[in-house]
Amino acid sequence: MNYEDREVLLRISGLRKNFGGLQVTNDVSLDMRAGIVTTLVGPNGAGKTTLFNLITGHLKPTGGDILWRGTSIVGLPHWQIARQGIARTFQDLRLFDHMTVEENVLTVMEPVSWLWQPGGRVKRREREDKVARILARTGLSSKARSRAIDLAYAERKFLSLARIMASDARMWLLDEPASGLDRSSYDRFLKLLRAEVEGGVTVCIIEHNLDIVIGVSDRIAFLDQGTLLADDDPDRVLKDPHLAAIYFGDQA
Ligand SMILES: Nc1ncnc2c1ncn2[C@@H]1O[C@H](COP(=O)(O)OP(=O)(O)OP(=O)(O)O)[C@@H](O)[C@H]1O
Repeated sequence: MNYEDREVLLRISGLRKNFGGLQVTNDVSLDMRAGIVTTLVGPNGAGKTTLFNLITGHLKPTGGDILWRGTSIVGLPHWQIARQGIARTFQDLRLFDHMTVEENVLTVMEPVSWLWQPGGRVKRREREDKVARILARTGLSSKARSRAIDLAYAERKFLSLARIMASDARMWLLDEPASGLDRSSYDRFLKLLRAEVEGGVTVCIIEHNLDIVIGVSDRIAFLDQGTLLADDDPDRVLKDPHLAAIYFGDQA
């Protein structure tokens, strides 16, 4: 299907955020379409995390709008935005370190959970079956009873993915989900992500590593100093010498 023919799930329109005199989101307009993996790239301090925080309701915009399936979500508390189907992971993962892997995933499905979805009040047995399926898909079955704190780095990353899978959210915002993964874990991550996207999930990823950007992106949104400089095919964005200078200037 053509990019333009896909449903716009999330529409960011003229979005602005100031911290005092500092404008960190500068009139950003960006559509995220169903079944597309959009990668947010840009130098440090470009405003990528701020954009995630604005979408999820952890920050309130200074101006502009964010529409989820046609309806504004600006001003809603973050838990209500999550319930509507927008879930996120964090760079620092934010797992329950002293709970088991299984419990970490189960808590997402508790009715009181901030990621609880309408219709998710399923019986404990069904929930446990669902957790088992998710752990199998993320390669964590043998670690179900291990505490999160005792997992290896890659396993912790997969646990954070398992938690977002359990939320049944339609849109995933992932903060550097593949950074630091070894080659085989990275390949497994990519396969899992693609299967989820095939299954109807829409994804936005913050990523610094260019190899990962190339590997995962259907679309790249390039931010610099709060301004969206490009939102296009990966090929076109990556071949733009002006953007390359900004990107690599930052890495130097
Ligand atoms: N709560 C805050 N108060 C004041 N300034 C902030 C706050 N949060 C972020 N900033 C500033 O906003 C700008 C954008 O930060 P942000 O974390 O969104 O960038 P980023 O693109 O995610 O960077 P990185 O790639 O380093 O994580 C930075 O200049 C940062 O210092």
